[in-house]
Amino acid sequence: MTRQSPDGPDAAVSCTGLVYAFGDTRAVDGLDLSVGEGEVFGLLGPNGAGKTTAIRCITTLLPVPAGMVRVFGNDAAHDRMAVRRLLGYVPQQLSADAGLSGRQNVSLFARVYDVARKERAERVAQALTAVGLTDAADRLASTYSGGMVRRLELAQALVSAPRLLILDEPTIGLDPIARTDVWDHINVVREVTGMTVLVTTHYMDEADQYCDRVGLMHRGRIRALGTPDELRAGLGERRRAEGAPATAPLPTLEDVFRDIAGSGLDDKSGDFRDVRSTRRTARRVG
Ligand SMILES: Nc1ncnc2c1ncn2[C@@H]1O[C@H](COP(=O)(O)OP(=O)(O)OP(=O)(O)O)[C@@H](O)[C@H]1O
Repeated sequence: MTRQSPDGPDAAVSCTGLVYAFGDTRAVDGLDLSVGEGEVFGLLGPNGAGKTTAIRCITTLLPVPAGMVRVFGNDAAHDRMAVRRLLGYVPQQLSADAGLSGRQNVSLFARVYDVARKERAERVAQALTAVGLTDAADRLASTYSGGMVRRLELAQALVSAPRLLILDEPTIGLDPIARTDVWDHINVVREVTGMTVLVTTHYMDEADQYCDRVGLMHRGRIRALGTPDELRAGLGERRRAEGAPATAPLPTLEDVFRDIAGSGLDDKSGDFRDVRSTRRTARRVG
């Protein structure tokens, strides 16, 4: 499909000078970000970089104390309901109820999103089919595997047919097959609907494979932006200019990440595939 210019007035997401502080901690510190319609945009960064806080401002779950956030032109500070109607959000925290079946969970979200009553059953069934959960739809979510829970949460977010899908670490703690499975389902829906996807992930290989562009966030701001190829090539050129041999292997996205975040990887909670994430996921699906 044709993608809009990310910087155009019709950008799916546009943040300008966004600042959000928790007391003295400026979690987001002058964030400029633009996501074009139809893009899959990956927001990467070490623990504590400000990704979740930025996303919560974009989803209107946090206010916008300074700067501007627009979603398809709607101001997140002043037109929260218009913004909410346009997006589906899969947060880091568990959003499915283990005591309900898959279908009941998605139905609940259909009601919350105000899907018309007469369309509800069909839309719920479509969302469950889109994530491959039709056969398991009437089982309790407590019997689902971690990957199935994530796909259920995806169905919950898709039931309102959002133009923008926001996913905060959608594959964290999943095994490689379940991770691929989640992405395959996202991509199928995307191809059919043309929806825009904004995703945070700590997995560089996923960013490389599935994101059209990535923004590397560190200490509240975007420090590098581009396609994964552009970012790798940029670091490679710089290293050659600094004397690296022409035969040196092309840097990986992880190299780019380390180049930007530097010691920031270590000063809060260790490496970006750190144990904290794994523990959090264990809690999510346990
Ligand atoms: N509710 C809160 N109260 C106080 N400080 C907070 C709160 N939420 C986040 N912070 C702080 O804001 C900063 C940014 O946190 P945020 O969760 O946005 O980062 P992140 O990039 O999403 O990290 P992670 O990859 O671990 O999810 C961190 O220093 C964090 O400790």
